[in-house]
Amino acid sequence: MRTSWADAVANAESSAAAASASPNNVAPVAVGPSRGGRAAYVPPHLRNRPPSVESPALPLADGPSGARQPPASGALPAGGSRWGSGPIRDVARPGFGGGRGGGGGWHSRKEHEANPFVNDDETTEEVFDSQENSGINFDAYEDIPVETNGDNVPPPVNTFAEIDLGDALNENIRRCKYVKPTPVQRYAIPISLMGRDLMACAQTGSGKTAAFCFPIISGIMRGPPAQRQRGSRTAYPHALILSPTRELSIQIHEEARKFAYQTGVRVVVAYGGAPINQQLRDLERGVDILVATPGRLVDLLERARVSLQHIRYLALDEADRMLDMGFEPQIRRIVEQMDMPPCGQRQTMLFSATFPKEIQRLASDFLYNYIFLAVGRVGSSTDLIVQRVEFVLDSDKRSHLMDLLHAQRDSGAHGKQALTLVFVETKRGADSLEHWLCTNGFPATTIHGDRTQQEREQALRSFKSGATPILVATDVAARGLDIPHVAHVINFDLPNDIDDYVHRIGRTGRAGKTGLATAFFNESNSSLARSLSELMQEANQEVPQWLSRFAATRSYGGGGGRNRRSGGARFGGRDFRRESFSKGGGGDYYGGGSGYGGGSYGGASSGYGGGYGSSGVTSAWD
Ligand SMILES: Nc1ncnc2c1ncn2[C@@H]1O[C@H](COP(=O)(O)OP(=O)(O)OP(=O)(O)O)[C@@H](O)[C@H]1O
Repeated sequence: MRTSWADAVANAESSAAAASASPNNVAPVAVGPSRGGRAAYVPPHLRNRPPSVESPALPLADGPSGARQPPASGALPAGGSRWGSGPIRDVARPGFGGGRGGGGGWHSRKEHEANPFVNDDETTEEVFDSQENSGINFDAYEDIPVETNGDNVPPPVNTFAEIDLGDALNENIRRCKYVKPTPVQRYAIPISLMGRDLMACAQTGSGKTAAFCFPIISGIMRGPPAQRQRGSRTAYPHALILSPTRELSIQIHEEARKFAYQTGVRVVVAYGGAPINQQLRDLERGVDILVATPGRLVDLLERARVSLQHIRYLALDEADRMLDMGFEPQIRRIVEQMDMPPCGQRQTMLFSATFPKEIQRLASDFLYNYIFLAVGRVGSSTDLIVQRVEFVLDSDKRSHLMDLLHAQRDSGAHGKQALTLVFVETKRGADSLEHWLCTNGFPATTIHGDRTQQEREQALRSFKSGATPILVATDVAARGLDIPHVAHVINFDLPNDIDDYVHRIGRTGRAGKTGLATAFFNESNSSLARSLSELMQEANQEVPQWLSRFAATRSYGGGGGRNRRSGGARFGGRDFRRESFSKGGGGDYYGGGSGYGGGSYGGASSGYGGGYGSSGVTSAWD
């Protein structure tokens, strides 16, 4: 285990913070009467009202809207949640739950739930005041094209007030300074609240996390009684959110805890590389929403410390990555071979900024009569990111990087280095570049798979705080990470796959803000030339003539990368069902034919229950 001097500096600063900032460091909560020293489980529905009869998860039948509904459960609540049994209880105010029914919930007294909005040394209001989101540029999203496809798509909302999310959740939205929903939230939240399965494709940094967290939290708050196996050490979460990297799981957990603050809904995270015992203790205290990486979850399932029997909501963030070759077997095992209710008896939500069509097809195995949502014209989110590509030989990359960093430092406020994320292809390459930068006076740190989890988390903290303003990373940092103020993403080594490029540059230009992305290109990247140049054109970026020449001489996929099967990975990719069903495949956005051949999909074994027809299609592009 090696640490750079930059890490050593950061170490000193953050070792104290590390303890308090740990996602697992949740203040102990009173959870009702305990037996044998262990807190007794109080399910969410009992946390805020007197106990009622417990019942198992209900089998679901098709409803008229395409959403499954509990049989004979009566009318849908406002918002139409499949499992809803009435309006959401107001649990936001002080004193909720406490002492009622002798239980009171995971967070039965307000002061026992650590405030996820507040750092130890800040007051709540100070933190609210320093939040980033007031500066979001919603105008950047105004004319964004949106496509929805599927049966009975509910209309989008324009404000959070239009949705019955409940007072507690609304208060947290206010605390987050989310003034109005982003486009993906406008569409995805009503769809999910209606109980529909969803495949959503929306740009990097456009608020997908809240788009799946809000309906889950709200659904659990209004949900029916859950079963508890008395005396069991097994945790029975109601919702599972899977993500491909540990850091992303940590981040989603932090976000979800904010959204769920004082709702009585408890969120726990489990990821590899961190001591499992702490995670087991967290799980024993009770869990409604489990955020996890697949590997650690499988471990917990094998130890029978988690059961998926009660899962009502399954969300896959970065879903295309989760169903890519690397993860697919693990995901299938978790979703199809353990004890999770099958497709159709749970609600499944898949989110990503990219969704290649072959992955869409795989994903449809996990979905029931789903709605496809694409927010953003092909490449549109990158309008916010100025993309530059420079021809740089491998031997010149370091000096070129140095020039960029010098220029950036000279133009920065008070000569400060703006946060810069440098992507390289290999772990060794990351270490070596970090060392070289540090010895040349540029404080840098690294994040990659060979570092310990502690080192990875510390590197990220040090980068975020600005103590180490340059982070050299492999693709482990390419997806999902929401780091405010990343001014520049440099692709020192370009990836082989255009999707990875899209996610990497998406670490800047988030939440309506602008950003800069520079790529070093040379002969070894020629297989990417065509898809890169097309992506840049679509995003109204200036494409260098030399790159266009490269592109003209190359066809997709020349280098073994995925560039570009059927052209479906870019923003706002069309629902693959449209192309599969369309006569002659004439509807392809990308010029080429569908990768699947017309009509071959209809009899597949997926949960897609038919009902597809052109009547269900609405598109700003049509
Ligand atoms: N309605 C909103 N108003 C203001 N800010 C918001 C809103 N929704 C989300 N944000 C902020 O936007 C940022 C990006 O959100 P998020 O990380 O969920 O993006 P994402 O779409 O998941 O990105 P990626 O594709 O990179 O994973 C976050 O800082 C989040 O707090």
